Amino acid sequence: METKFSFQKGRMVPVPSRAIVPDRDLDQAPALECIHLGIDFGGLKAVDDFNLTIGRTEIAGLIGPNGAGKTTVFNLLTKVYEPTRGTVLVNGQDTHGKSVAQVNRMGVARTFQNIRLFDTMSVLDNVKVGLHNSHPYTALEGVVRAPRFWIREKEFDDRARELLDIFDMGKLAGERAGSLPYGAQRRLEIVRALATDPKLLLLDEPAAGMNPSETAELMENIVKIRDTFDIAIMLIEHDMSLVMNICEGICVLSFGKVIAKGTAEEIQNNETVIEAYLGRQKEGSDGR
Ligand SMILES: Nc1ncnc2c1ncn2[C@@H]1O[C@H](COP(=O)(O)OP(=O)(O)OP(=O)(O)O)[C@@H](O)[C@H]1O
Repeated sequence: METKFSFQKGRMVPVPSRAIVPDRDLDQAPALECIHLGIDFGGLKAVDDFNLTIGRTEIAGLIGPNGAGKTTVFNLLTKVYEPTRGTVLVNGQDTHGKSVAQVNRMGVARTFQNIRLFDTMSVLDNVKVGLHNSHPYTALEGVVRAPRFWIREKEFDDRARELLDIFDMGKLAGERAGSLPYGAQRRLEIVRALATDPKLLLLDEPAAGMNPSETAELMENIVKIRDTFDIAIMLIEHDMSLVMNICEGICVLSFGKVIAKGTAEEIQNNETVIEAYLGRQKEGSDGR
């Protein structure tokens, strides 16, 4: 089925580092800057000399064949892995030495290739986990359950319902997360990530397992998230209709190295990319 979704992308313009960002983001520090980032696993340079700049409200794509290093980049940005070399700046701030939780509080949130919800908890409580991450209680508040604790619990409840409503999921608040259909679980993961109040949202294969109409709805939701929260979004995706439709800047990885960066049009016409990735995609169904 053809997706009918389309939206107006920003004009991509160069910044002093020669990266390109949407022109509307020029007056703000980029959401993300990776400078000569790399990680080795034994003798394998899983990611090497990775340079990327993402504008404050850009929707960016990270694509490449299986094993190219895409998820490893997300693991580096979220401090699951400590880089072997290079620098990551989030909103202009160096993430060197920060923990997973600290980088989350600096504004980086993610979803995973394989859904990682708390299956036995309610939909509402899954979202509240995200809120608690970004607004932790002091040990004393948690233990004595002071009045402030209950006031904040009520605030978290209200905020979690507000966030669920954005995706029309308010009515599912009391359901067990594990009982939701697949597409709704994927949406819930995104809502939970949004609850941590990110400035940069990383989505790892958000359309995996979705049919074309679910993918079209997801595209609208990604654009809606960007517009509602005014944040940057970077996604890893094998579904090229999604990437080419909504990503403003696209970065292509192959064997851990960036082989091309540019707009959808530039990437689709790039000979190296066609040879390393897109050409193979045309032959197969989804490039795997
Ligand atoms: N913890 C690790 N230890 C050793 N090697 C690893 C580790 N994590 C990733 N790798 C290797 O790094 C390379 C890149 O893997 P990565 O999962 O980042 O690729 P990918 O582009 O996300 O692939 P896919 O599209 O299949 O998800 C692979 O060769 C992988 O085996």
